[in-house]
Amino acid sequence: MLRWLTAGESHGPELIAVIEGLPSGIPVSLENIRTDLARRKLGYGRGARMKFEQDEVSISGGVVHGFTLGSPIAIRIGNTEWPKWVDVMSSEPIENYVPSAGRGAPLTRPRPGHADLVGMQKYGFDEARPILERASARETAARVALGAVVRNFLAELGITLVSHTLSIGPVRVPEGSALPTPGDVDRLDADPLRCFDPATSNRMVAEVDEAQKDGDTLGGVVEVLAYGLPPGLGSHVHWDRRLDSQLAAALMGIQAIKGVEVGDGFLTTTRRGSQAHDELIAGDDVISRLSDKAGGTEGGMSTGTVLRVRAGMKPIATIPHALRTVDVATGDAAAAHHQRSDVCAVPAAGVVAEAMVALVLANAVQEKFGGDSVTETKRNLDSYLAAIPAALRTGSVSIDDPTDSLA
Ligand SMILES: Cc1cc2nc3c(=O)[nH]c(=O)nc-3n(C[C@H](O)[C@H](O)[C@H](O)COP(=O)(O)O)c2cc1C
Ligand SMILES: C=C(O[C@@H]1CC(C(=O)O)=C[C@@H](OP(=O)(O)O)[C@H]1O)C(=O)O
Repeated sequence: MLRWLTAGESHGPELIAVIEGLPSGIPVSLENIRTDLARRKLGYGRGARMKFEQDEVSISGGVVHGFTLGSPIAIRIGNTEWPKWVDVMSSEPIENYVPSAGRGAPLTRPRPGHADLVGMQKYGFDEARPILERASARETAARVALGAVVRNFLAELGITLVSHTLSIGPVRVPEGSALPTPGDVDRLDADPLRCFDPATSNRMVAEVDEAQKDGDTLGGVVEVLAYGLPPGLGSHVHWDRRLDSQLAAALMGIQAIKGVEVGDGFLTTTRRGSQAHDELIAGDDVISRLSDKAGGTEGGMSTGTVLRVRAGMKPIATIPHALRTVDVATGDAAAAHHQRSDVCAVPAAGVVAEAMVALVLANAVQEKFGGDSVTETKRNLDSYLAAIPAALRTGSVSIDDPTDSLA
């Protein structure tokens, strides 16, 4: 089983990520991690902070000369803006600490749509700073760093991932559009909204511009695809062992994600049963599926076809055209606190979603195949696949029209 944790506040000195349970022999480099962290900062509509704040990555344990040892891996992501925040965020008791520039006014105007107010009630604070610092999606940098490591593990087993943006606000990729493959990552990352359809991407850019002009924000939907999975990750035998339930929990665990679909998701509910499922046909040597509406899972297990999951992100809650709130220091009506914010962070959420899906898949792989070295994991995977009786083997996916699912 993989265990992983992140720690650190948005304006703290650093984020820390630790993962335990990966085998030895996974190639890992700072370059891999930096590449994914840079991808998370891309995207049209992100705020100024993405430009001036730099991630300073180092590996504190678990990797030597470019390969994992099998021991816990610890990654540190230093924040270059820290010197400006020491007065506000120092861990020193206040009596030991003399601020040089002042600690700033308390944030007593909680922002609707954020953890601010309920966090103050629950954790016993009279201002929002101690809540918003950890609720902030800055923390997703730590998850993406872990994602970079587990993706290398999955790649060793032939499993690769890609994500793309399906919609921004009301602008949506048309039905029937082609799905990207992992070979399209560079093209996707070069697109302003990580959208695979250039015409739709142009309309998305215009939508973001409009929202920004109006002092407003946008959400959207991202899709993650995982290629090369073996059949049988996850299990039908218990709710929490279902691969789809683990994927849904992981994606819902990203800040601002409010809905998850597996395969055709809610669209499936509008179809008759005869049109809703992936029929099986006998091929030359193997069984093939005629479509991939289920999105790569049946009965809570990977089918061996392309895994396809979506996450819907609500619009950014810190809105320049500030929402109404109450100043909890006075009880008076007020405008919510706003300093700056992203107009749209959907492309970044796609990169975070890739990391979360990779973490779930790596955990499922380790549960099924185990192994203390990558070589052992590979051997176990190969012998499992070889042991599937000829009559039960499924071939490479034979999807009639994979995109008829893009509702
Ligand atoms: C990559 C990413 C970037 C985000 N950037 C912002 C932002 O700049 N401003 C903001 O108000 N919310 C931003 N959010 C969303 C908030 O963190 C989120 O809305 C907040 O935690 C409350 O959502 P929740 O109720 O789902 O936790 C971002 C989320 C993600 C995934
Ligand atoms: C720093 C990141 O995202 C931040 C997530 C975030 C939020 O409220 O979630 C709000 C913004 O920060 P600030 O309020 O300081 O401008 C984003 O920039 C990041 O993703 O690295």
